[in-house]
Amino acid sequence: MAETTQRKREVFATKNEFSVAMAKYTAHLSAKFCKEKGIFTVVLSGGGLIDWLCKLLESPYKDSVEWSKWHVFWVDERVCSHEDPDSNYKLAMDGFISKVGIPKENIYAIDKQCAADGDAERCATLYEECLRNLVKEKILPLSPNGQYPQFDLQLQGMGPDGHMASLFPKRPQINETDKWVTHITDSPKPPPRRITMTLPVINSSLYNLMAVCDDNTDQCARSIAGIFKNNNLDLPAAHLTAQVETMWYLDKAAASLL
Ligand SMILES: O=C1O[C@H](COP(=O)(O)O)[C@@H](O)[C@H](O)[C@H]1O
Repeated sequence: MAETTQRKREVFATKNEFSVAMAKYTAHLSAKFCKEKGIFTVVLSGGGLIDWLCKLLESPYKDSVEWSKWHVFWVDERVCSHEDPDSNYKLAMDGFISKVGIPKENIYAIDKQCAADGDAERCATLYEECLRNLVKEKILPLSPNGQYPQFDLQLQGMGPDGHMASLFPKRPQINETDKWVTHITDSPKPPPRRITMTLPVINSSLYNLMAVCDDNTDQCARSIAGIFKNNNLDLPAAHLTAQVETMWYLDKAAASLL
């Protein structure tokens, strides 16, 4: 898929400024889409992201965001029980979703039984079916090329190795274009069994916000430099684009080699 938007980036001096900016960005788009079409479709990842969304749980956002109009999805998920500490669903439910008024029926987790059974391939098939049904119900539109579902906003993080969602370096999933959701059973980062939206689906989103904080290991900073200075396409996150805006929020450490 061709690049559709230029990467933009902002660097934040403190964790507080970083989280405030994430909340502002998300709340602004929530208000825009709720006004324009009555719903807001948001895709979450796991990892540090949920913690960085903490300011949305505070004033003025907690009471002003139209949570009842949100529809929530996961860009990737670990294939394990919904109660497992590894579950991205559990992470988001405990740290964010349970604290705001998003209707239960608007929360699209991977199939509970199939996840508990550890069947990654079936979980991916069922999640794609779920998305296809939502297209039929007109909750999700298709991208202009008619091939992929189009979300309003994806909020993601990047792993130190440059992975995004569960698209890892040197793994074939990054090249998948037929499916909307695929699976991996040998993820280099545990747990090994996961599902992930495919790159063309990720890049069909109207807005993509990639949030990266480096936990003092320098590894994220090296990957960020690889992406912004060398456009190193061996790093899956270097392929990130969007239909309207591709925004990168970095903390000082993540931006330290730019
Ligand atoms: O394993 C995963 O890692 C990425 C990055 O996580 P972070 O802890 O480095 O922020 C995350 O975006 C993805 O959803 C998750 O499954």
